[in-house]
Amino acid sequence: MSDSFVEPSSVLSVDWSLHLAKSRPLTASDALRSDDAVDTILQEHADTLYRAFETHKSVFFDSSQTATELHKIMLKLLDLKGWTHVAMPHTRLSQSVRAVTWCIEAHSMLLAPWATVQLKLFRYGANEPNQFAIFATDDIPSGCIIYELIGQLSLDNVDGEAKKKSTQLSEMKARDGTSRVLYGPIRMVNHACDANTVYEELKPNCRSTIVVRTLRAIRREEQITVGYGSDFFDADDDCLCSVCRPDTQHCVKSTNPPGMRIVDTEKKKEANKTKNRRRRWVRKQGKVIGKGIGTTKGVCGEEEEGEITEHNI
Ligand SMILES: C[S@@+](CC[C@H](N)C(=O)[O-])C[C@H]1O[C@@H](n2cnc3c(N)ncnc32)[C@H](O)[C@@H]1O
Repeated sequence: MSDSFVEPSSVLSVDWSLHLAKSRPLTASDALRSDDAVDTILQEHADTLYRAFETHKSVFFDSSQTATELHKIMLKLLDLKGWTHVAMPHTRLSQSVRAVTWCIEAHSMLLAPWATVQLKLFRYGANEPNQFAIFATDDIPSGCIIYELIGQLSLDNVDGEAKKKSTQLSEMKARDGTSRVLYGPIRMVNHACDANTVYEELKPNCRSTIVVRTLRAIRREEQITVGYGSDFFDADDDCLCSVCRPDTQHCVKSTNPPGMRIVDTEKKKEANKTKNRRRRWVRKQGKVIGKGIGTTKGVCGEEEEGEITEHNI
């Protein structure tokens, strides 16, 4: 574990995930639709994620007015210096647009260059299909929350039709035993029988918002995994994790996060500077607020809202 570790995710994402956590959960069909839209874009346009959104927006959005709103968001997200959360006037947006907007914001956090974790293309074996997986970009100590891996549970039960249309498993058992859709970057985390993280609700009053907490120290480049529970992988033959299939050679296909391959060296330098500035800032804050970093304490509390922004770093 590196001595200098600060939880980079807490810089940007305490504020950002707070905003996301407070957003009202969406319906299952809207959530599935938006997540599938994000998946399609991630798959097909890995190198230019945000420009791809721009190109494809008409497919997902019903009115030109909404498309214009989205355009503005995408422009903001494209500007590396503007990777703060985008406060959308949610009340003016339709449910489905709100769903996609939520996903864009959440994935932006995951794809930001300074994120603690990274989205990669992955295969369980040479003959297995490509899929997504999440990997650590830095050593992460035990007991840390990874805010980038945020997700929400839909408001309602999964509709059979909606579920059939969904490309990926993203169903979770709710407390009342019904199943609902889990959407957002957290659903890119694969299952393992020796999982290194666990699902965690941000706080009781943000019950539908889930992140993951590390169960042990995680090394840089290690895959982040979570235990899905016996509803999904009760038989060993379903599970391709390294415990169930120790001889299978996993392939990590891409070393750069889709959508954030910065080829422009000036931009890359600028991104690194921002990342370092954020780290220094967090370290400084760490001395002042101490244990606040890496705990859920106050995450949903009003007192912390809006304290961390791009502009006051
Ligand atoms: C919530 S998604 C996880 C992200 C997924 N890899 C993707 O590309 O979207 C769950 C799906 O990932 C795959 N998966 C996750 N963990 C797995 C495991 N241990 N063994 C086999 N497949 C797994 C299965 O296809 C499962 O339906």
